[in-house]
Amino acid sequence: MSGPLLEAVGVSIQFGGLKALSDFNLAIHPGDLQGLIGPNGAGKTTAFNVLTGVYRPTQGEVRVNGVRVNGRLPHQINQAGLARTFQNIRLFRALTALDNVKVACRAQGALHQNGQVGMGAKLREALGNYRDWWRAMLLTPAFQAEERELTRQAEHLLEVMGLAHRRNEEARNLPYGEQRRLEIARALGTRPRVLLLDEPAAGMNTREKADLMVLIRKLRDDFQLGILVIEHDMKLVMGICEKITVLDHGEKIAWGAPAEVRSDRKVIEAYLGDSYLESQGQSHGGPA
Ligand SMILES: Nc1ncnc2c1ncn2[C@@H]1O[C@H](COP(=O)(O)OP(=O)(O)OP(=O)(O)O)[C@@H](O)[C@H]1O
Repeated sequence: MSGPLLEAVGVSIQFGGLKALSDFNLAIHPGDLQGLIGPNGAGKTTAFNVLTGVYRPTQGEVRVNGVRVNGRLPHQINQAGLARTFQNIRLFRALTALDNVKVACRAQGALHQNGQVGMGAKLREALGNYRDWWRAMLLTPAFQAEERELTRQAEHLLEVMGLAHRRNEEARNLPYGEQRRLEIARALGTRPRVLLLDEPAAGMNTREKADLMVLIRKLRDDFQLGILVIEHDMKLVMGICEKITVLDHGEKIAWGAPAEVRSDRKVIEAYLGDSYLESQGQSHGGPA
């Protein structure tokens, strides 16, 4: 039985007087599809930022494949197997869809070759960059073969994400829903074992959301990923996630299967509200 791919143990982070995340615990195993929900300002994106090395936790430990990664830089944590998308899309807007994904495939290849941690890493990286620059300038057969392989990988990911027809279009010209899918393709280009999706359905229409639900499950199955999704669309998150963590004011107020979470009184009061229950044809069962 393998351990978690990603783990947060007693993680807290404070900004001045504000505790944005308190004693946060999480474990993502291969094949997990989990959700992270809560009202605005609950600490969801902060949790992603701590997990991916954007913020260093004030307390606690983040582990990737059992290895403590507190203090590592985002690209080092990415190399360890964690990739993410952002609430506000962060594509290379002037690059084509293909090049957006190729950049990620190339970065990961280079990171694997060069190594990033330990003695001499910087020197190896510099030498590697110098060698790659000359190979690119001289268009050596090795460089051309590598280019073909990167293109093949990126084309495959575009196809998986239903974007093959956008191959040569600049990212900024894609419709919003496709930009979101392109961000996922780019994240996959770094060959992660865990994928963190920050509001992947934001701005999508009903049809696109339904397609995205199918796609996220397929990614989990085909790439054997662990996936953690932040999402405000309850139909999506309750529809695909097997387990859901609910945050409020930086604290975990509930964790469990969708059915448990949506009937939890604390979750209804802090987040879902009576209107959600009414839309589900239920009424608030709590005390008056
Ligand atoms: N760098 C920072 N400096 C100061 N405060 C921050 C910082 N990042 C987040 N916060 C604060 O931490 C709290 C949690 O913010 P966070 O963005 O994680 O919430 P969220 O649950 O993702 O909300 P939303 O659903 O609106 O995206 C908020 O009060 C926010 O203002």
